[in-house]
Amino acid sequence: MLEDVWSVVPIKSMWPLTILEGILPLMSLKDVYPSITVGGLFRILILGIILWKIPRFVYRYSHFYRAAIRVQTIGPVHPLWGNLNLIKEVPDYFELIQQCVQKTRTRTYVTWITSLSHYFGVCHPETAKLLLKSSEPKPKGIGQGYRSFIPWLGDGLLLSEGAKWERNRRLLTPAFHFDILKSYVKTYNEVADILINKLLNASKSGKSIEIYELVGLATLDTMLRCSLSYDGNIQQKGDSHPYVRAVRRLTQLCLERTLKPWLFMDWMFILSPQGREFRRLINHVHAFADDIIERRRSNMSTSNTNTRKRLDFLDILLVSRDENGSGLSDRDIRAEVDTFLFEGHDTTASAVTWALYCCAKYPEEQEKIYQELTFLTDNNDYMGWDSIKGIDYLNLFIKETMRMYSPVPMIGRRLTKPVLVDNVLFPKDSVIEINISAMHHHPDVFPDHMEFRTDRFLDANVGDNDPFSFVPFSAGPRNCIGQNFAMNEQRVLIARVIRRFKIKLDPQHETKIFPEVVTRPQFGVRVILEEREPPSVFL
Ligand code: HEM
Repeated sequence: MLEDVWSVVPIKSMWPLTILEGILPLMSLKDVYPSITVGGLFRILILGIILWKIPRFVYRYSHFYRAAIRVQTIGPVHPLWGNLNLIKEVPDYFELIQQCVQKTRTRTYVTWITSLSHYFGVCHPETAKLLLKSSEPKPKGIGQGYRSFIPWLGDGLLLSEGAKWERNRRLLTPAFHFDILKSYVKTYNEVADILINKLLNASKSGKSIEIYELVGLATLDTMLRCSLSYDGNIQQKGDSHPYVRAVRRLTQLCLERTLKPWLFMDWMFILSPQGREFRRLINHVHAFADDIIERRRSNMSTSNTNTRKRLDFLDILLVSRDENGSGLSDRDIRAEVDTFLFEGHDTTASAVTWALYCCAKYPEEQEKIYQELTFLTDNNDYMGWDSIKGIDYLNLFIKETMRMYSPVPMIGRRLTKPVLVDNVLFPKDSVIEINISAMHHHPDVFPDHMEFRTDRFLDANVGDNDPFSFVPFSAGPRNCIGQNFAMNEQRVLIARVIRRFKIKLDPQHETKIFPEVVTRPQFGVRVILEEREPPSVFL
């Protein structure tokens, strides 16, 4: 099983194990040449590696260095630690970048990770679009952000590249066709029914409640129902459901690993307690998906009748064929399902949580949305397709929330060729952060960026804005394939909650938002929910 899980990790990264495998057979040489000790051989080997690696490193470093010194640093650079001594936790990093962008209005930046390594960053539509328009791959090398997800998400859309990505993106696009998305609206409402019941119970005491946890279960429930038609009472069971626990813990472990340099090497990670837990959870989530895929395939081959009324993502993945008539393998399908579950639940949960928080923080906005909802055609709480199309103000509100609190604050690319960015040639193999959050707060792009103003997104005001200035779902060929799905789900969940509750801030328990614009809502977003009287139009 170990081999199965890690087989997608590039073999180059396993070089310490490869060296060890090379040394072991040599040990028998001792019988032939008694004067060669194992220690001696090992020293020769290490020396060889150093002599081979150093010139290559110096050559590459000089290229990167020449570019890096021409770019704005995010803060004072320590001769040894670079900018690392300024960063204790992830929010510090985002805060430093925000401060730097606000102060210097820079469109690019560099972060020194010790004095020997660094990442470039782009934080303005003009510089970001150079990368967003390209199909440059995601950085998956040692210590780079996307690497920890490889054993879980395999070659799914998020991580794959080149011909494989192109083919699979083509095959998956029909799964997000308008007609398919329309059929999910009922599911969003069923999920909202359960969420609202839980919120009713949680709010009975009148005390504030932490909403991310409950919203996160709801969005995971949506993804499981829409991807696999799986309804395992997961909102009721929460973390006591092994699959829910596994997905949430895996997300956490992957993100944590990116901050722990001693776990960057795969073999170190595999041997660590976190790595062992990770492997166990991966085996669990893969077995869960494999089982459902296998049963669905065998059902399809034995009967033509589909008792379910609507297709889920799995149905579509199983029947999709490319121009040569070949479909996706079970392993490919599992990778895509896992990718949807990961990409589709945490992101939407962040977006919905922040939207509910903004309702509490800006009561006049909440009132406008509520008034709009009272004019909807549905005569009960249900949000049908026609209602979704008629909520113009809520749409503006969701956009402004995603600008203020970008659910995915940053994405990355690796350059396969040098690229000229603001007169600096970023060399091949550079790792570039595309800082969505900093772009959404750039003073030259969104003036008065900390003011919550829905009118920014009115057609009349969007006018000549660069289409790459507001990119919560990224943009270009690698944009989010699930954005319409996510927008519809957000509309239903937010509208249903606002129709039922008045949302208020808790004066006793201020939500700690530090730095305000980038903190993930996992750190605790609390609001007070008061049940509303049903308006006369609903009666
Ligand atoms: C508010 C919710 C969401 C936000 C803010 C969001 C944001 C993003 C962003 C920024 C990317 C680009 C990632 C990168 O370049 O590394 C992305 C990619 C992706 N998203 Fe989403 N996403 C959301 C919901 C969803 C949902 C619901 C699904 C699935 C149903 C989904 C599936 C994907 C996939 C498969 C990719 C990779 C696309 C590719 O590279 O071809 N996302 N998303």
